Amino acid sequence: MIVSARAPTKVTLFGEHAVVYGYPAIVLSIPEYVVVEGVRSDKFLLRSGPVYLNKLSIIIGENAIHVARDTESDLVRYFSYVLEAVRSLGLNGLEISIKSRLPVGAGLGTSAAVTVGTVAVASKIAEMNLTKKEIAKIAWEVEKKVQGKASPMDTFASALGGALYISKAGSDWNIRRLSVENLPLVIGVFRKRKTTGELVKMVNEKLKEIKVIERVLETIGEITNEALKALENKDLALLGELMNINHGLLEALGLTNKEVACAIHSLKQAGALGAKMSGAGYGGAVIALGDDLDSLVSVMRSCGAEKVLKITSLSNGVEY
Ligand SMILES: Nc1ncnc2c1ncn2[C@@H]1O[C@H](COP(=O)(O)OP(=O)(O)OP(=O)(O)O)[C@@H](O)[C@H]1O
Ligand SMILES: C[C@@](O)(CCO)CC(=O)[O-]
Repeated sequence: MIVSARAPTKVTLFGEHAVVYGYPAIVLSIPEYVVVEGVRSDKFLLRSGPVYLNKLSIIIGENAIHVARDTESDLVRYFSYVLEAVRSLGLNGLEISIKSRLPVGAGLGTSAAVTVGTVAVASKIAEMNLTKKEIAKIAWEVEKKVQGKASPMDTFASALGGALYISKAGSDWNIRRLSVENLPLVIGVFRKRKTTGELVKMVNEKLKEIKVIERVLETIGEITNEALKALENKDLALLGELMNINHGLLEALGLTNKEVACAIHSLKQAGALGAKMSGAGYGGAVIALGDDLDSLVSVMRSCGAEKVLKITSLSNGVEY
């Protein structure tokens, strides 16, 4: 019997990177899904495609695989979220298939969605009957193992759905559901040039070397808390301003590239109330808030976005 799960992706409205160090973040789970299917088996078989691994120069299409060089270890690294998720549930075998329409490393928490979907499917096959929260916790452990450092933001957003305010008190993380309606957002997906693991490591190195970085992360946390009030008061103008400021600090951390910087500039010129990168950066997702969504969509396209989404509703989390 085939067991399947649909795990949603996400955008970070405020607080990426700072959340890794315990500062708060606001995340929206979006109805753009990764589909995972699994069948009980005594051996391990993984199918994923079509998928384009630009960094490894591998194209896995429906009918052919093109490999530019010997990349076995790179492939294992690529599938490490899936492999670690299956391993963490203690299964000896599984036939698993991952279907995603998103460009690899879309900056939309695809790695978290792949992990949450795999945990949901594998746990059902192992007859574990897990809640969404339990799936989120296991998936977060997997992300920490694979990436070295990870906040619970992406995995909880994918598992639980909706709009979430993630904060830390002492050693405990709190995940609070927010009521967010009619937030007019456009998402542009640009080619991501580095993995989340690499970018989290880069910020961590800067934090160790440059004293003021701690203040930058702390300020991002303060912006997130102001944004929470703006969201509650439905003050979109203030929310947009705060997105712009948050983006400025992410730029200061060295997390943007030419395409993203160009998109942010053009979106503001086209009348966006606010625009920022979303996710780990260096390409990936850009989000813009505004009234005239169609003009923001064309700006994203003209700046080279591979995919553009208008967000009119949020997802309800993993379906399994
Ligand atoms: N179809 C897939 N099958 C297996 N693994 C995948 C698939 N799509 C993505 N992944 C895994 O997710 C990784 C990309 O995730 P990465 O953390 O770099 O970006 P992201 O999660 O989209 O971005 P962000 O963390 O910025 O939100 C890939 O390197 C791979 O390990
Ligand atoms: C960069 C980061 O803050 C978000 C990646 O989507 C990493 C994390 O929260 O684990």
